[in-house]
Amino acid sequence: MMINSTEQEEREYLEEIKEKLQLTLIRVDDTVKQFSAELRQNKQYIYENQSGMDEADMVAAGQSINRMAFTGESAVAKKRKLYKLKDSPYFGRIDFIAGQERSPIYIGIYSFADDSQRANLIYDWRAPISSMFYDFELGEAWYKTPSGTIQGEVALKRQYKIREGKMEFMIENAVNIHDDILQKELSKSSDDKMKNIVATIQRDQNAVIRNETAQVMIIQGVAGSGKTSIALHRIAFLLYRFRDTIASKDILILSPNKVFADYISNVLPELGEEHIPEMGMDELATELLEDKYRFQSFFDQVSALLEKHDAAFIERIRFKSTFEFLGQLNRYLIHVENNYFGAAEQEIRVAGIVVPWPFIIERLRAYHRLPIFKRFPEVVKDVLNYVRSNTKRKLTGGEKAQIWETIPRMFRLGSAFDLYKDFYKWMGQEHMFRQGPNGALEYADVFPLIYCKIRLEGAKTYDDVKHLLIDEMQDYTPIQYAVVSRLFQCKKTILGDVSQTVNPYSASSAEGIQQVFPQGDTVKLFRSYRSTYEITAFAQHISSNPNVVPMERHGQAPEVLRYNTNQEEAQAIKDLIERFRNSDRQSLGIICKTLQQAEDLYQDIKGPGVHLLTPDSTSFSNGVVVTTAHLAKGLEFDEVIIPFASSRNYHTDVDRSMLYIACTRAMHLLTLTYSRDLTTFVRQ
Ligand SMILES: Nc1ncnc2c1ncn2[C@@H]1O[C@H](COP(=O)(O)OP(=O)(O)OP(=O)(O)O)[C@@H](O)[C@H]1O
Repeated sequence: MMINSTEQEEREYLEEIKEKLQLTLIRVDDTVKQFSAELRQNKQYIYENQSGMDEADMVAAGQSINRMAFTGESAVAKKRKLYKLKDSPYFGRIDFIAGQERSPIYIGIYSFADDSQRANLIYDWRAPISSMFYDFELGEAWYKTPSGTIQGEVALKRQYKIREGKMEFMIENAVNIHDDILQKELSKSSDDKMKNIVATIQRDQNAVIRNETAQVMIIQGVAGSGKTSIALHRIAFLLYRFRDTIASKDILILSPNKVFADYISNVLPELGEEHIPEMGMDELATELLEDKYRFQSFFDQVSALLEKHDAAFIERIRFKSTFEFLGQLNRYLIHVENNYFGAAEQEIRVAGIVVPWPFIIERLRAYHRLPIFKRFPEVVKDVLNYVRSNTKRKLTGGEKAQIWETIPRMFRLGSAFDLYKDFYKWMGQEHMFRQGPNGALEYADVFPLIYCKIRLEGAKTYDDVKHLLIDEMQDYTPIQYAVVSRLFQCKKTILGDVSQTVNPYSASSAEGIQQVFPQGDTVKLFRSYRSTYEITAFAQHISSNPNVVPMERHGQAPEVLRYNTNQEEAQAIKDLIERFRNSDRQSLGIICKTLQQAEDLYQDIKGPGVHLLTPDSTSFSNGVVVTTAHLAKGLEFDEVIIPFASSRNYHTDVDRSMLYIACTRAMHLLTLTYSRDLTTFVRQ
């Protein structure tokens, strides 16, 4: 039997559900009030009776308060979810027939059950049964549960747009989710944070989100294909599916910068999950090097490349970004193992006996699984035993100290830094290692040095992290992945787009990353959702990828505007900002090549509602944002202006990458301005 078949019935049903939500809300509200009253009373009681309580009483009282606060907190969280549901209880419905029974499955952002009837009224989009909403049209269908596959038939499929408790529209049996509703969703203007996409997740995206088995999932997706969205929904899914073993705090996002972290910070809370810890690669490096070395940041490296074409600098970066380099370093470390112990092959004379060299080297080799420096204490212990059993007496403090000192000295190098420098000597490539004027390391040396340090001293591992998410994977080199794979043994989701590298001299492709994680599953996404057909086509001329499938969403063709002088151009940009202000678009990104250009332009055009985004910014705001392509990575704007698109400004490979990234940030409108000659990367 089919319930709620007509639109009228659906509308009435919506009212019914809202009422039930309201009732539950009142109940939860009472609980919250009751808890806070009890909590207050309890605290008061402790306060008043402190002197009469012994330690055990205090502990017990404290625990009971904690328990209550915890229950109170979860009631507050529940309330928050109920409010959200009241606003928009569900977005989809399928009727599933299994055997004789036909069940309507309403799907929403969270689940909601009617306690009195013990029935699930709304299913969480992550529930096993909800997967059919994304995976099937009408007809035969199935879903997997932990206890097996359930077969049946989807007899009805509906989508709803419910906002502020009102049904705006309802669509029946849409052939495919990406039709009408998706088009509507995509044509909306963006606000300042990334949004959830649960109502319109596409089939290929759903497969990635719900993959439970991959140890390492590598997602290569073209600009705007929803990689970041998918990765966040995947996290939400894993938190739901494995809620007994993984909590939000067990996940780590390695993100390119704070602004990006802020930009995506909304999605998981919107999906009812807590905020996820995040960290930048540079931060990780500082932590691993224990703050002992100064180094250039990734941003500085890219800025240096944009400012000046320095062939030797580029060669050093290129050299250190290959698999060959990682291979060389590994070969060098084997060489070190074989040749750097006991240069003089000396025996130890102590306590009247001789500890022979073959014994010592055999012990050193026996611990080859340990980092080099960690082997020494083990070997010392073995030598102490050897001496003891040969002298049959206790050793004096001086004798012991002699052994403790001698063993580490048998290794030729004293620190990771020495080791790393010696590597270049060993290769006969000493010119490939350069330090900055104040001794700062180049960015390209940071992770190789960390790798040496790990092999020499070991490193703390991040065992408390149970899932690692790495965004912008193309910006990390094989050696960075080698370090990451040693530190994080957990499951990983790694995503990016090789065409969007900010440093073409050190970009990694999915295939390259797969080499570091042979157990990884690679998924490729080609459909681009962000930009209009016209913008995607325009960006394709700058950096072509024949596999991109643009959305059939049309808009104005990008404009390329020429001016005679810089002054004219600056004035034109001001006019364009004015045009934006008079439009209904919410966000405008003015994306420059370098930070200097962004800062200078900002001085020219600054005013209320105009923000400058720098590497030090920590939050992303709506309105007009002036920034660089590097910092705009991962973000999107309704409208984008790219100033100074001249041939003087954009001519190297790095410039081309920047221009591509900048163009692909635009959702609805793109304008390039230049004075004198247009860059050859743009075809008019
Ligand atoms: N299934 C979908 N339904 C609705 N919107 C979607 C869907 N998939 C992606 N989008 C939208 O497309 C835009 C791009 O998504 P996202 O930023 O996740 O892509 P990306 O691949 O990480 O992009 P880039 O690499 O270019 O930064 C976002 O506005 C997102 O909301």
